Amino acid sequence: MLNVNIQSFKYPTTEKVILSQINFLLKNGEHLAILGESGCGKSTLLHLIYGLLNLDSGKITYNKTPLFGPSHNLIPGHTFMKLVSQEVNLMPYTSVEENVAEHLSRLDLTEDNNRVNELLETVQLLSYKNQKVQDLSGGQKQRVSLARALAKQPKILLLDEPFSSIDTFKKNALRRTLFRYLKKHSISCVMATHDANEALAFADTIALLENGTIIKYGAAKDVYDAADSVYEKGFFGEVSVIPSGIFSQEEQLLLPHELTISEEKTALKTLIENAYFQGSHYLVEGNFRGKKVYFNHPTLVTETQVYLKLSTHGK
Ligand SMILES: Nc1ncnc2c1ncn2[C@@H]1O[C@H](COP(=O)(O)OP(=O)(O)OP(=O)(O)O)[C@@H](O)[C@H]1O
Repeated sequence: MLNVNIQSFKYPTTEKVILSQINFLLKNGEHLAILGESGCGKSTLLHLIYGLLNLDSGKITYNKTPLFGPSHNLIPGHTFMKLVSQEVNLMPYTSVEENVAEHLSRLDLTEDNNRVNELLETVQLLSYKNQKVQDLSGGQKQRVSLARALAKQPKILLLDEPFSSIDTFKKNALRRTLFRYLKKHSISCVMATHDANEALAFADTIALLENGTIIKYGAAKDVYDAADSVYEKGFFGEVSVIPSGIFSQEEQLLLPHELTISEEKTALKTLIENAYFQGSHYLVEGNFRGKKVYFNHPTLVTETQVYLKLSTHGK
């Protein structure tokens, strides 16, 4: 069990508090997504957990043993934990297989070969086994980094947006096989991301970060349901701010699937400004009293103005 308790953290070179009141427990095999906008402190948090930075105020423990930063450890980092970030650190002139096998025991070559195959299958690079790393694309190198990290059999995997250079098609398949592998081997995972779909689909728990502090924490679905500000809801789609007195006595923050065109007149008479094709539907941008309103529609909206109502299947 990883126990993170960060009261406050500043980089030594600045006075700005980067993280404050970050408290959570990570159970064995649990996957936590740290979801937040750029610059909110996600990487800093992973670097503190991994022991690359010193924590002055607070404590991080693993199975009750305190984890220290570089001022206590000659070589920063912890053996039971691996950090995979956007920066890849590979041996470019050797094969994909060599890069992964470097971290295996080398006692039983058949066993090692099976393990390399399993890991390369997990990151979907089996057909590139004999290729030199320098000839791979950026996304493929990221996947070799992941396989290398897994080869060391970590108890905890820290992922710092490691899917950033991987195209959507491969990313989805890769994330499914990777997170299945992590569950199968009871490897805990903390993943920093600004992609809410990634967090919702693959994390058990989400910590929503704003300006270095946790503003929502809980099971992925509970965090989604509890999002109640433009910042929080904005991770899950375009937000329409519907003034009080339209559908409710209070102001409402709605996502595009929560609004739909009404055959009858409603208080939400909206001018149509733009429509963005999304494949399965259009995201329509409208204007209500000078403010943007967004809703989903199955076909292109040809009217210049429509009435909107709450979608019955939206909630
Ligand atoms: N070495 C450093 N010294 C001083 N300030 C730093 C240092 N590294 C990061 N920061 C600052 O700490 C804040 C948090 O940065 P961090 O990289 O943790 O954010 P992030 O959420 O991971 O961002 P991104 O999603 O863009 O990677 C930023 O304001 C950044 O400028």
